[in-house]
Amino acid sequence: MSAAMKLVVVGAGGRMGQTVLRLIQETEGAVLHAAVERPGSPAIGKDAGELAGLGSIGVPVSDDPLAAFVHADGVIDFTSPAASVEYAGLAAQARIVHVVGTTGCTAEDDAKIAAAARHARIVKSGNMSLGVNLLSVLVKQAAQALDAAGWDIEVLEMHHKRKVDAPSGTALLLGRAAAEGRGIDLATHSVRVRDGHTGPREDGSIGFATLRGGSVIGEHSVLFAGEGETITLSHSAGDRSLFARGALRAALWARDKKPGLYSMLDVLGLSSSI
Ligand SMILES: NC(=O)C1=CN([C@@H]2O[C@H](COP(=O)(O)OP(=O)(O)OC[C@H]3O[C@@H](n4cnc5c(N)ncnc54)[C@H](OP(=O)(O)O)[C@@H]3O)[C@@H](O)[C@H]2O)C=CC1
Ligand SMILES: O=C(O)C1=N[C@H](C(=O)O)C[C@H](O)C1
Repeated sequence: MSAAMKLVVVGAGGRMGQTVLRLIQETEGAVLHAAVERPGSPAIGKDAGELAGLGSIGVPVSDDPLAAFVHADGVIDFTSPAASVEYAGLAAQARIVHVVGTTGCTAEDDAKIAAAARHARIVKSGNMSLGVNLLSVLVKQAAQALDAAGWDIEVLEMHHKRKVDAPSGTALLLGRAAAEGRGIDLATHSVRVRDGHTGPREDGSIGFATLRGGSVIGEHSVLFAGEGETITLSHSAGDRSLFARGALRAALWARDKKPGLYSMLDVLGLSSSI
């Protein structure tokens, strides 16, 4: 049996970072190696267990990712696009696994992360849950089956008021699945904002609507609106631990894989269904 996978949690003080810290303690085959926050964070020097409400576990939060990565097997990263790009480069140097849950990355960020995947095993997804990834398979199938002239696709999401990017990574993932089902490019067919005299809806476009408020963890619906009937495919997240569980599953899965850029569909064995 192989030794437990030594994991670094970056963004350890964040909502997801703390959730991952808690989940690692109950995950067989994984052990917390280090916890990292941005330089200047008030979390630096605090015990990671205390930060996550677990009591002391003897791992102080550090601002030195290089030192943290050097003897680690993997990194779990729910931070910011700039931080994730930096961590992908460091994971490549250290030849380790990098699980990226961060959303809001630009095409340029994604290209840098893809370049780092020449040496690191990177799993990146806008949503680490089994439910959303299965939903994306269903969305692709529905989009394939329903004619663009008769069925309009709209992606609706709601999140807590502290979320900083829109549309959510999940909404974009679901939009991409719909676009793949239709055999079109999402970038040239998406309508991300509507305001004022918009004119009628263009056939074949994929619309996005974003709601923010309160403590909502993550609500996503893909609506297929036809003449006189609407089909709605939805996912509701009740707890952040479902994302953390998916991220840990991804790290353990990637451990014996070749360097490359993988998705949660690969991890969950759903990539052939999409
Ligand atoms: N793929 C998925 O399944 C999910 C993805 N997400 C995504 O994960 C990201 C984080 O979400 P959430 O936890 O809610 O956000 P938070 O703001 O609560 O957490 C982010 C943490 O990262 C820290 N951070 C920022 N820069 C660095 C750095 N350079 N090094 C180390 N830590 C850093 C922040 O510190 P500070 O606050 O001090 O700046 C903060 O503690 C978002 O992009 C979100 O959309 C969230 C849930 C699920
Ligand atoms: O910021 C969040 O909270 C979440 N972000 C991800 C996203 O952008 O889709 C995943 C999840 O919905 C929670």
